[in-house]
Amino acid sequence: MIELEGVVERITYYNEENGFTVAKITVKDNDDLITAIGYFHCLEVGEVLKLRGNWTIHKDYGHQFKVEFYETIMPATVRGIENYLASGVIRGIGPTMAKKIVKEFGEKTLEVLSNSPEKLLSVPGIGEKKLKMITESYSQQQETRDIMLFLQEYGIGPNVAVKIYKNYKEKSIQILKQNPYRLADEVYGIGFKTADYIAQKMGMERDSMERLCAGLKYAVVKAADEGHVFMPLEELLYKASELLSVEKEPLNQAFLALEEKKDIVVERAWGREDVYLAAFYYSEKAVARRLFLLAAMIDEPLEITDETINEIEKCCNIRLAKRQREAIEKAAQHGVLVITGGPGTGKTTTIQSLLEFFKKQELKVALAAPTGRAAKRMVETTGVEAKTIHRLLEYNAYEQGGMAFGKNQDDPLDEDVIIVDEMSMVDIILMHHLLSAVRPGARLILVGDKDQLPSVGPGSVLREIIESDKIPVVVLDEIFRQAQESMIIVNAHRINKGYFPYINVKDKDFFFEQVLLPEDILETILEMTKNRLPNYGDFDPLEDIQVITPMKKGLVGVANLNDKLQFLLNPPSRRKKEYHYRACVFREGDKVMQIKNNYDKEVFNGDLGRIVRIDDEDVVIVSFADAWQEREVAYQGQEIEELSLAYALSVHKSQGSEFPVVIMPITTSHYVMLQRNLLYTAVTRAKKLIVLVGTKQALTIAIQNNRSLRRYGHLSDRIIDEFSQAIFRDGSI
Ligand SMILES: Nc1ncnc2c1ncn2[C@@H]1O[C@H](COP(=O)(O)OP(=O)(O)OP(=O)(O)O)[C@@H](O)[C@H]1O
Repeated sequence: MIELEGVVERITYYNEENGFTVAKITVKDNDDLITAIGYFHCLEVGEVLKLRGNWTIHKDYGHQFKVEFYETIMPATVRGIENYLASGVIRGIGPTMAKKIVKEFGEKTLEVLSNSPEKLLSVPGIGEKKLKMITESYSQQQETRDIMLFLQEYGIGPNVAVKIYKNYKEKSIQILKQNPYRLADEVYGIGFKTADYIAQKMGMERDSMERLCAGLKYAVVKAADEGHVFMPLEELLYKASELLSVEKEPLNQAFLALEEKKDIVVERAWGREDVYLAAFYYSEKAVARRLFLLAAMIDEPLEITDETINEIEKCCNIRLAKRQREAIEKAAQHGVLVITGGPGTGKTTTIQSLLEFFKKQELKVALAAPTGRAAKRMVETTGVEAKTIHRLLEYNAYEQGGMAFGKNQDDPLDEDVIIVDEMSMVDIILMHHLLSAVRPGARLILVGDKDQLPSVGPGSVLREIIESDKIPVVVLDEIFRQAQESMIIVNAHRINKGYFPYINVKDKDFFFEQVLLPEDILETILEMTKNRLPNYGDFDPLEDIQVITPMKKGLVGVANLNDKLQFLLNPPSRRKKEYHYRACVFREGDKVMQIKNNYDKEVFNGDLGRIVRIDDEDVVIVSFADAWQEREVAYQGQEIEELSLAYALSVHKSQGSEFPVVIMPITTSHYVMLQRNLLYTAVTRAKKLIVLVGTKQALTIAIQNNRSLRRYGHLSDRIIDEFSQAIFRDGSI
């Protein structure tokens, strides 16, 4: 085996799932960068590595160094130190500051940081506050070195080491030796796979109880990530035995241990054994129970006459359709009501009429939606304040990613009526929190389109409530004349019913461009975004046009489209500052999306923004516009992981948002993604124009494929049970 030492200059490729990395590295005595490939845990630019491995020749890429073992070492050269500091590992230091510091102290930089950090005050831009931040962060880095060294013996990189250290401090090594699987449970950002990797390297037995328990739990968590509220026991054992490469027999024992610890709940009902993560089980039960209570414990039904309806119609300047009228009557009578319908069927208009009705009754109404963008649209269409559900419930964030809500059973919302829009995006946990905060006697009105993609989180809440047949539902199915003008709306309904859309009708808004090969589809999309559509309808490529794609990978997947669109619409320039993070480049002017909820910064999964500037200290400032204001949010160092480029979005990420123009590739090169509800969801995101680029064959397959994966959940059964038990108890409800 050959040993090399070098500095990471660039990360060309990084696979988040398995850590496979392609990196460019400068090595001693070699002017050219070498390409190193191998499995790394979160490599950073600037890290100095000792690599062991062998040279290979790739047919397209030529010489590559295949890394078998690696170790991170502290840099010794001026350039190495600068790169190391510039990588963002130390809070308060980014590339610009790194340059300034190294210019001042050269090779002695790390020594100064360790022994006489006050000297940093001589560097322009470092004051007392910043010095404190830097010294704290650097000494934390030093403290983590022991554990890092320990971990590196097992091939684990510094990024993971820092997370472990933050959690366990000086107990880190001890805990790792006892049971590395605790990491999966207790350290935010470390999953079973990493813990298993560490454990295996440390020589832990494959069939140790710790491993089996952690693996089983991981299989349940994975099922939840795929949208299931539970997993049938047999299926779970099968999956876990595959994952862990062990027989099912020893898993049974681990399973009982987990059940005893109350990490999971096994429900033996409906003639089967189903396994839940405890939180999902209790949430699902509570949702059914509270829906029943709200339905049963309504305050007095409100009186509604023809005159009331007339007045509403007058105020809203509209003649209500039969179903809309029915929605108002049912809202007056019942504690819980579902209003569902596709695009253009009058949901928003019904909400407006309901607002008018409740205003006349002098009842206090809260409007809410699961995402910031959906709430913003509610404000725009109703002219009334609307909040995200999180904000309505006064969330509080905890460090480890947990949360608590200020509004709950003990301190419920004081509104008399809660109207929630975009209900298809609400998962079982959020529904549980919402229902806990609605006081018995108040009214809950759930509005949404049951045919949209289900929530990202587990459960099919809206669909299952409707399927229970116990909660009153009004289905709006009339497409109003005004909406019929739009081919987008007409075709969305056709697609939903399994019919081929009307395409390329003159002067309409639904276009299909036949292009066969993925490389040509890509070219067409780029050309349309940059030139054709802006010329056609005066659309701004950044503000108005949104590329949405069903694929993550491949030529027309999210990653590649973002790469190409960024280069096309916001190319590199000396005037625009950049921030490099792993294989990503963020540039001033970029369109970005927040990809996880951040309660501290009050930005949420799905919020879209623009990078307005990157300051001298490499803080990336993003401007987000919500319903009320434009807000600037700062991202520093690794926080940037919460952002992704948003020139192209996956269909899932586009849920709940609307855009003037949508362009979507549709190709048979990714068969599995050709699904009716994906297409339907993407099409309904467009307001003025949609262009599908691909083949009619792919479009046909998508329309015909209605076998979207059924999510495991028992909400519907539980609601039915709640209602029938109530009848059983006292003869009536
Ligand atoms: N009773 C009605 N009579 C005539 N037009 C109506 C009526 N109700 C709604 N409309 C019109 O139909 C169109 C669609 O209505 P609305 O926006 O309320 O539907 P929606 O279901 O919320 O649609 P989307 O989901 O696409 O936002 C609007 O132009 C609205 O003015």
